[in-house]
Amino acid sequence: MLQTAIIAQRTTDETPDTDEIRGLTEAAGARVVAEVTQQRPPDPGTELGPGKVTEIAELVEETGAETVVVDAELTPQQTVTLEDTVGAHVVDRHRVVLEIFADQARSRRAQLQVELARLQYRLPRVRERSDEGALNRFTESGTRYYDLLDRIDELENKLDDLPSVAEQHRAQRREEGFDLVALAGYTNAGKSTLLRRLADEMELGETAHDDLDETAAVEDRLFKTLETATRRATLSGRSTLVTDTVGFLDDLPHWLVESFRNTLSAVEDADAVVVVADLAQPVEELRRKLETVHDALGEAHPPVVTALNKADLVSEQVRREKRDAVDELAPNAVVVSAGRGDNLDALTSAICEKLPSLEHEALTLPLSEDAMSLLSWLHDEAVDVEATYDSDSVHVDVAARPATLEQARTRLEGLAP
Ligand SMILES: Nc1nc2c(ncn2[C@@H]2O[C@H](COP(=O)(O)OP(=O)(O)OP(=O)(O)O)[C@@H](O)[C@H]2O)c(=O)[nH]1
Ligand SMILES: [Mg+2]
Repeated sequence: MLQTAIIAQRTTDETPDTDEIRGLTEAAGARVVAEVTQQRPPDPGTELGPGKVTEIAELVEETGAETVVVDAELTPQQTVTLEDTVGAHVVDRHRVVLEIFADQARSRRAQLQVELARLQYRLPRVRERSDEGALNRFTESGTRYYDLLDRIDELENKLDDLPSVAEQHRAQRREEGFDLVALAGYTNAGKSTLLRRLADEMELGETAHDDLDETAAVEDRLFKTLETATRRATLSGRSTLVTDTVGFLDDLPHWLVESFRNTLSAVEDADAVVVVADLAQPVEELRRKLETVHDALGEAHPPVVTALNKADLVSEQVRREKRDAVDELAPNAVVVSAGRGDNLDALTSAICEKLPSLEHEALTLPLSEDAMSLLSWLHDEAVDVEATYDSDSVHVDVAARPATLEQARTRLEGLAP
């Protein structure tokens, strides 16, 4: 962990804003004892200007801080130079994020992913310090650099071999007739809070499935959710599975995002994606974050519903203004408060509109025992079933997902005449 830290930030144009890097540093378990900011172009040697570096060295001396967190991506060389000058451990933004991930990873898969990400972070830094000649001489093993490469290889293979339990469950549940919904958005937007609101009560025994998470932990801390968590939810009568995903953050290194494949595949596999955004942030930020999330969804993404969350924090007028301001990006966004449970009905209907449309069919069943068991199966699986009985048959009007109807037809054909 990072213990006590001094935060340093340099910006070129805009006014420095340390809220986010402070939040990250604290989420990584450090106590922030001082912060310095400066507005100037980057210094190639140390990122921050020489005067600032001296100031930080004095602050380290004064406060006894163990770590200096620089809100930038530092080259390995810059890190070494800075550490020599300020007399403390120097970490950059990416390293802080890695610390948080390492701290939060619970499952075997997440732990392997974090370890892989850490090694990938270290690789260029180790290379920087290694003697070029040595690298050329020992192309097989025996140097730290090549040991690292080997270990990275090994981890990648392990991850490939480790089947994703969550992915398997998703495939199976889709066959069972569930619609899949994924929640996506920046960290701290309120995704886990929303999931808890939408989710059905857990049934006894359901926790036995290790991808069904009873808690979906909510905390005012960046990167609370590091793994996907799935819950059942009945949205306007439709049985769905809603998956909570890892939150976005600006300037996350690409390889780190890639390593959280569960999040990406949960979104790709979904029938609809709910993009959750924090309405209480400035409109420019709201717009930029929505753009980033949409970019990340890629071209062929499932239909999107935007939930503008934390409505309780702003006035009615601000809600309307912000909703209008993002209308082009996020048409028909639904303003909600997941915290208070406001306007969730409107959100659920909006989600249902995006789900694959239901098919209607009229079936005639004989009055046999097998047919009654098919009817009871339909009551469970279909969204709407209406049965009328006459003397020798049952007429059933069914509204269901196409896949469910397909199964019903097959079962009906198999019934003894
Ligand atoms: N005022 C207010 N706070 C909310 C609302 N919804 C969520 N929050 C708070 O926002 C913080 C973040 O909520 P989470 O649900 O953990 O956010 P998340 O999107 O899951 O965050 P990550 O897991 O880090 O990606 C918590 O402190 C919540 O209590 C809301 O509607 N109103
Ligand atoms: Mg969360």
